[in-house]
Amino acid sequence: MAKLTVSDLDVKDKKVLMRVDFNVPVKNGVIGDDNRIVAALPTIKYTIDNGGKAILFSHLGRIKTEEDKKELTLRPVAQRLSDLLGKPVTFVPVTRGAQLEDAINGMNDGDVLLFENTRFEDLDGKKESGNDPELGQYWASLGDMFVNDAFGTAHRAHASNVGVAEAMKADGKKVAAGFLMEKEIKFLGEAVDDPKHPFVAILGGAKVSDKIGVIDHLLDKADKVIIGGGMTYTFYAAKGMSIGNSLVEADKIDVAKEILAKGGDKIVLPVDSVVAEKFDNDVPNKVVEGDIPDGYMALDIGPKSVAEFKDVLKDAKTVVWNGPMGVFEMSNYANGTLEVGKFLGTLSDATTIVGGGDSTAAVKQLGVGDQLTHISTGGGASLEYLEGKELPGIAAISNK
Ligand SMILES: Nc1ncnc2c1ncn2[C@@H]1O[C@H](COP(=O)(O)OP(=O)(O)OP(=O)(O)O)[C@@H](O)[C@H]1O
Ligand SMILES: O=C(O)[C@H](O)COP(=O)(O)O
Ligand SMILES: [Mg+2]
Repeated sequence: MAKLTVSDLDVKDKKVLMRVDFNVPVKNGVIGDDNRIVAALPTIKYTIDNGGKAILFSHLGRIKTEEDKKELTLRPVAQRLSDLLGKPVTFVPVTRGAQLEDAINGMNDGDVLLFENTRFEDLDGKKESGNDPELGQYWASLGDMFVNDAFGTAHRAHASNVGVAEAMKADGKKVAAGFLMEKEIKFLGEAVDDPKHPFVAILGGAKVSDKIGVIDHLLDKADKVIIGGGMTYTFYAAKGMSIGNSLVEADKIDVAKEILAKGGDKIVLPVDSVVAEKFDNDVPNKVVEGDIPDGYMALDIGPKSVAEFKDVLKDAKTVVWNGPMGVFEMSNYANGTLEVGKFLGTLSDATTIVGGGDSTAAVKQLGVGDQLTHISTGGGASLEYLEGKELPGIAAISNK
């Protein structure tokens, strides 16, 4: 990669500022899924093993009121990080000021410090998420170099990623990517820039309007685009088929028509669906082919679609997947997602990449995560990357 990376830096005795994406699900102080913390370990370990002082920071959730600060403190994340590293992590419960500066000045080589949720600064006029220059400058003043390993945040231009980077560079200090950033860019970059063919993209889930732009972009790159999950029925509507009470985004039907016209037989739609009268696991369900009958909603792809998707996927050399094939959270509608996930796991010759919050949770919950090549830590970030957009967090890193 053309970007400077942490392995190009001499971190010994240095204060290494490190932006990570520790935006993990936390409820009542309990962390739901620590994938993003685990994914950041290689860069942290590299830094401390080479005698650097690791000064970490991240946002967590979205801070709109003073009250949000209670639930969205990074304190439990510091504890989990300490457990994972097997060494103490100093947690500093503020985002600026003497307490933070003293803690940093007291660090020894190889120490790890995490300071409080950068979005606490949003209560004071969106300073963090609005990339307030004074804030970026202040954080930059705390270190000798800056490593950005927060791929999941790369689509945001925050003071803590873009602002710090710009201020460091203006001071002649180095700005590098961490190993996670490097890995994400490698896997996603190869998938969009130079994919091994056949290249198959699978787009499912529920966010039709967010993701329809990705489908359009992927049509230029992929040999096949499989559409599943809740995404399907806007396309059914575009084809003039009945959709019953299935998920649909009426204002995207025209876009779906254009995509169908552009994509032709590149686009693979489900031929059957599991339908029920209610959005409920405990009501009777049945498989229907084609049109969804009145009074029913489609909640999973059916067995013929699974067989057809497997047939399309069997020779693939690159597969990118975002969005579950059905309402996998309910056991009666998890089969499509499970079957597609399991099948991807058997493609030993292919690069298989899954991104997205629910998609990642689905493959883990279904126990197929380990068989895939890469589980991206990026939700919005990986999609915007796949859309071909330049992400501000990446753009701000120095070139080699
Ligand atoms: N047929 C369907 N009808 C309604 N909802 C569906 C259907 N199929 C899948 N879903 C829902 O889609 C949701 C996931 O879609 P989503 O677009 O959020 O994917 P994601 O992987 O989380 O990506 P992102 O990180 O961008 O949110 C799940 O909660 C799932 O229940
Ligand atoms: O989870 C994410 O996609 C990133 O951490 C960015 O969070 P945000 O959507 O709240 O900006
Ligand atoms: Mg989601």
